[in-house]
Amino acid sequence: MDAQFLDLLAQKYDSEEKVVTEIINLEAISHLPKGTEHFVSDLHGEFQAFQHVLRNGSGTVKEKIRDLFRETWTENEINDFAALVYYPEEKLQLVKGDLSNKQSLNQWYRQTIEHLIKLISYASSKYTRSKLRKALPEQFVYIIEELLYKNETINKESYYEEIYRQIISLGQADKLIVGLAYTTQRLVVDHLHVVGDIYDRGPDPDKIMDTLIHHHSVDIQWGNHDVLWIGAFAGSLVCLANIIRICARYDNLDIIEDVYGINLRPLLNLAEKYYEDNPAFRPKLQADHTLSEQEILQITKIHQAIAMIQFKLEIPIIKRRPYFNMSDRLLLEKVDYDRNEITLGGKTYPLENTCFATVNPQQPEQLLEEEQQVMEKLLFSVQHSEKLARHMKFLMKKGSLYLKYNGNLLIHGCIPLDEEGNMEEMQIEDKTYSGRQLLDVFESHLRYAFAHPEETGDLSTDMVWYIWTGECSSLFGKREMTTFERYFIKDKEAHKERKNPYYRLRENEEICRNILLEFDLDPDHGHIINGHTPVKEIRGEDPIKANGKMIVIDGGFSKAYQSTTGIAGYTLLYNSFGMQLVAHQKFNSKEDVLCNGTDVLSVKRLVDKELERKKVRETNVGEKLLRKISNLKDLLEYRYMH
Ligand SMILES: O=P(O)(O)OC[C@H]1O[C@](O)(COP(=O)(O)O)[C@@H](O)[C@@H]1O
Ligand SMILES: [Mn+2]
Repeated sequence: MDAQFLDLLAQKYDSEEKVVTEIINLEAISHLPKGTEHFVSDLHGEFQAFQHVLRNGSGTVKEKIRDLFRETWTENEINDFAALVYYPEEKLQLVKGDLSNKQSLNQWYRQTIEHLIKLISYASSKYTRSKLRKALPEQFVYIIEELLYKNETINKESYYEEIYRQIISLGQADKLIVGLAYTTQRLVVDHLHVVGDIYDRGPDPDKIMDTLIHHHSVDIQWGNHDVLWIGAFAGSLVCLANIIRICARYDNLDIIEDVYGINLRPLLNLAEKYYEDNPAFRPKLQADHTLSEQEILQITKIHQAIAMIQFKLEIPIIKRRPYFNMSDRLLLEKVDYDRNEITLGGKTYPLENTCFATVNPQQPEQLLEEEQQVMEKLLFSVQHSEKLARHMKFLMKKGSLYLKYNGNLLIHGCIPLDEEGNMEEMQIEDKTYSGRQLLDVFESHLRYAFAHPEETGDLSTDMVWYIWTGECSSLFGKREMTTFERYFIKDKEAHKERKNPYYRLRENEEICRNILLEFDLDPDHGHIINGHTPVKEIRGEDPIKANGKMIVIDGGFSKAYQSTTGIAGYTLLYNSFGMQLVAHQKFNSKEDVLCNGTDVLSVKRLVDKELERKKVRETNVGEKLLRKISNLKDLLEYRYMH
């Protein structure tokens, strides 16, 4: 070990006792059972449903309550207490409404605090005291620790009773209960993985981002929709056109205007000038959002204006990057403007609901001066939105294209494969890449583009768009995105998006083992954890594939997909005993949980069972601990043992 490094380490551990204490501490921690990992994906702006899954730890909170109180409580009492742990502020209000008499309220406080302390003590049994302390509400640490580590041998009954009495009479019960509830939520899940697609379709991706920013331990594997937002912020005009188009299509322009403060006025002016009503561009209305005819018309016009800008902007990129292999997608060039039809793959289709008022058939890629200006203003506004900057920086800091974690491979979309199951090759400039190397190249371009928002037409910025929609992208996983066809061609045949062979081949264990090997993971123990494609349980599709090597957890938080999946999302739990897949039923509302105790039923399926309880030392975190222990042992020898 390098003497200089050890000297530096000795500054922190400046006595033999300190070194020894730390070694003992770390060794002990490394023998504790591993913490619970929680995997979610495809949140698509559904903040309420996400909150619920997060707060109930995919059923873990209720499981712990059951373990403790099943003998003495009814199902109703269990549900009631669970609702308090999930939504303490709201539940407190309800309870206070029910218990108007002060004495019964105080009695309820007294019991509830005791129950919560019991629950915390149980939920933290696999953590060190120091870790638990960090999870406690700061202002009450001392009191809670007194109650937690109650010394049963000495008769301190009146001492503990006095603590309860004082908390209540000093008006601190509500605050303490809220704090304890959040501590419980935090303890049941040690680490959260978001396997992509926070943005688009649903109404509140920004609130999800804020929740993640405040989460104690999280990582993100970018989804194709997240990358689209990163691309817009990084200066890609075509990504920017896409995010606005999708927001218009799903009646979510509030996110752009009100949440991120981006001025849509110039775009609206342009839209009013060139576009009329058009059935193909009317927004899909959000359930609880009522719009006037006038507003619907405005959105319909904006939707057309931005879609046409998008189609134009795609052309020069496809032309300057021949290795993107997207010449099939030069759609505005393929349109026969006189006959109003298009020929694709040898077949001619009539076009309907067209809105080509700003297109010059001789030069369809050309933006009108006004369109150009609108895009410049939008980009300026996007890149100067303080809130968007905060959210995008967080996505970059905690995110990556894929992640190797505790032996598993986490990836939103796919590992591009050819028909035979080999890693699919892509040429970029004059080099060819595949497999892990290709993903690493994608990621380095994305990071470069983000670090250089002033460069807008460079390869890295174009590459971010490619990751959204290109045939070899590990996030898109399809051969083409038929947005144009879905707007303008009636024949559904033209709407088909062919999937990468990966989606067929991932049923095969050998293929999955090969992929794990490609990422230097142990195929006997690792799994691939995927989001992106809704599992159609309704049609008998199984989310657990390839003899358990492949787990697909997109069950559709997104309301738009619930009718095809038949459920409202999967999540995955990985604790020291193994992995469990949880299927969630449709989440109605927080109010429903609070008043009726209905909780999204969680059907668990065992994916894997550890033969022996897995310990911290066998995890990513454990690896770091063991390295630190080894350094400290070197220090001990070098400095203190003579
Ligand atoms: O119907 P919409 O919302 O326009 O979305 C359809 C598009 O979304 C995609 O499915 C990609 O989004 P997902 O990652 O959510 O699947 C494209 O393949 C498809 O063209
Ligand atoms: Mn996706």
